[in-house]
Amino acid sequence: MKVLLTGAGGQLGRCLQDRRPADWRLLAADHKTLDITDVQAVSRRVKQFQPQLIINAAAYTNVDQAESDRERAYAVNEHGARYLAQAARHAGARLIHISTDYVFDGEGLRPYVETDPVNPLNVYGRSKLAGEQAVLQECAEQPNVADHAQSGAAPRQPRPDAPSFIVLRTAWLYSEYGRNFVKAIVAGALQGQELNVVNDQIGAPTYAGNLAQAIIQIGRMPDLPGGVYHYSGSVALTRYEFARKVLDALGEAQRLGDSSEAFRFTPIVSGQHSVAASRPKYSVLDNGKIQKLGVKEGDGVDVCLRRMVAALLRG
Ligand SMILES: NC(=O)C1=CN([C@@H]2O[C@H](COP(=O)(O)OP(=O)(O)OC[C@H]3O[C@@H](n4cnc5c(N)ncnc54)[C@H](OP(=O)(O)O)[C@@H]3O)[C@@H](O)[C@H]2O)C=CC1
Ligand SMILES: Cc1cn([C@H]2C[C@H](O)[C@@H](COP(=O)(O)OP(=O)(O)O[C@H]3O[C@@H](C)C(=O)[C@@H](O)[C@H]3O)O2)c(=O)[nH]c1=O
Repeated sequence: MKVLLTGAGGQLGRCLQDRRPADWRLLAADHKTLDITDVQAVSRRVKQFQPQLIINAAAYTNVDQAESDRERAYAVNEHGARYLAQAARHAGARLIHISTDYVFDGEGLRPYVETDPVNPLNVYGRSKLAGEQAVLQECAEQPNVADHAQSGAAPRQPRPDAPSFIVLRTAWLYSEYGRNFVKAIVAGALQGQELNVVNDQIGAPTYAGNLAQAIIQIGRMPDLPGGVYHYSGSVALTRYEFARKVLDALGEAQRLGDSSEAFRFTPIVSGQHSVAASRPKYSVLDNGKIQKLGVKEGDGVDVCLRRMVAALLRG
């Protein structure tokens, strides 16, 4: 199968390349190779390569910076997503577009299902929601299928001739690659910093390698109906609880014993951590829809963290 991967230099992009199946002819395009905000470049590249599947892992992901860089965030997360969807439709390719738990406002009291109403709290979340709508619009029979992502209403029928477009929402990604929360905690701890970590944001940390495996599995399911799906880690934690697990893994790898004695880390509330963007207090995703279709969960958070921390320490 011919697969075009955008954002190949990011953490998900790198994890997908590491796990590339032998029967994929993969064109892994990083930001320099293919800028998804360049509509002509996107169209040209898709026409030339004629992929059967496009995976969009490219995004503007700096949540705080997006607050003051709105135009750029929308250029990548909304317009770039649309250009890829248009090119995919013209080429008859399937599209797996990655989105985020930050489309929700965090006021929910149970894990979010795909049809729950969205209401992002920050520019990043709003730009990602606009991207979801742009993608769904491209494979819709009616021009306003994007209502689905806005209102939680049932999606309209896809165009009869349209390939299926998947919007895959995930959350709190971590991996050996790129910039992420786990690497920030490990770096701070190794520098002997006192770590203050918010204890009032709950989410489901997702190892990007597990997500990559799930995407590969979805890539092998040509009959999977288009629409929104959730895939995340199965354990809900506060950021502080997550940091504790990271430090447990680090303490174990360094044979330091009890992490609460080996490292200085304190729970705080969001107001005490000065950042530009508001984050949802609760953004746990319900994975039931995709699990029922057989998509696997992957290794648990403790196993993934132990492996990842060991890899980070090896350099
Ligand atoms: N990280 C997380 O915690 C979460 C991420 N997601 C979503 O998952 C997906 C993958 O995220 P992740 O791998 O963590 O993100 P990264 O930031 O690690 O990777 C994104 C990649 O996109 C590239 N990129 C940015 N702008 C463009 C552009 N105009 N054209 C082409 N490439 C571009 C970046 O390149 P460069 O650095 O050179 O700009 C970077 O390599 C994204 O859709 C993200 O929104 C969802 C939930 C959680
Ligand atoms: C590193 C660190 C963060 N924090 C807080 C800041 C913030 O409120 C919260 C999250 O921090 P980060 O900035 O690392 O994570 P953030 O960039 O908000 O992560 C998000 O990224 C985007 C791309 C997504 O799509 C989301 O699913 C989510 O993973 O934790 C601490 O309290 N202490 C710390 O030492």
